Amino acid sequence: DTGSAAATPIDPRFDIAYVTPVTIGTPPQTLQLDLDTGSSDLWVFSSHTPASQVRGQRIYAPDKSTTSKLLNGHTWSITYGDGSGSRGNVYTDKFTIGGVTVKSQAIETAQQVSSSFTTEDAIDGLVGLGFSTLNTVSPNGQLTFFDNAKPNLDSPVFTADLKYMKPGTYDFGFIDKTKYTGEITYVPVETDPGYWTFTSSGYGVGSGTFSSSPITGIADTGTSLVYLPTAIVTAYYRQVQGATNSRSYGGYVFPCNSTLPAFVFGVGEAKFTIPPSYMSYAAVTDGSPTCFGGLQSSSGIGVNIWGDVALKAAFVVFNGEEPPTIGWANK
Ligand SMILES: N[C@H]1[C@H](O)[C@@H](Sc2ccccc2)[C@@H]2OC[C@H]1O2
Repeated sequence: DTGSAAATPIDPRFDIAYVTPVTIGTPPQTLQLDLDTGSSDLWVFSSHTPASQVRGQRIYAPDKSTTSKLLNGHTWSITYGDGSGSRGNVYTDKFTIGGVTVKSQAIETAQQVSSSFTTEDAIDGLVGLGFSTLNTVSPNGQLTFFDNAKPNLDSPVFTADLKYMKPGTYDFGFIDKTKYTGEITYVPVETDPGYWTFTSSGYGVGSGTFSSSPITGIADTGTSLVYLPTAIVTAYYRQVQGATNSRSYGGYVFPCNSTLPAFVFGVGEAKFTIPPSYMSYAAVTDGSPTCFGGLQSSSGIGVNIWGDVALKAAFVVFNGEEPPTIGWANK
């Protein structure tokens, strides 16, 4: 098998998240899900989600699918890094992304979602693409779509080609040579506790010198920004006129008309440049002259996160061979 599906920004103003069309059940029910390498539960808004918590999202109704089966006595409950969360029960059903089908995928139906999911009407749920060890279903943990699909994929990989303020693609089972330039640099992945954890070889601010220093972090398609150690973040914003670390806005902000340097990060011998446009993430509120930075400190999180602001500057291969590796290429 091989397949491709679009990754479309959910907001035309800034890349807060990307959604991908999927079909569930028989006849197929189409939902727009957020493919998330930073978690490992596949959960959806459903006919079990209280109406008060549903605001425009599409839902999966297992009772309308002839191939759905309740996974008796199984429940799930997840809390994300940003404090959002959801919980519910579990079915299995036919699940397809971009033409790649898993006949019996664990579909976690939400019986409760937190407010940030209710208010995000463009996201109908998540597809966890982290390692299955992170799956929260109890008493028996379930496999991710990628782990279920892997044996039937031409190659045990998926790739992310996310783009700045326009649709990109997720490919499954193959590496599309037309999507990148030069060579793909592969580095080892630490699979404990279950994220795509890798070590970057260093960073540089604008045209400044490159600092070769290991930066271990996770590649997370479900996180909008890049979160790195404070020393790196302060070195970056020192080069931005009027930048301050705002307690009220919860991070580094600066005048939207400030000149921003690019941010360079290394993977092995390769270098990736996040252009200034990606580093100015969004106005703090619509029309404000104050902008929020695409690079923020990881000091409050406990892990460094290479989120969409970094991922969209590259073509990224999530290689599920044993042992797993992650590949980065320019594009
Ligand atoms: N891996 C990420 C995950 O996909 C999102 S869940 C999410 C929450 C609200 C809106 C959209 C998505 C959350 O932020 C960072 C980390 O947890």
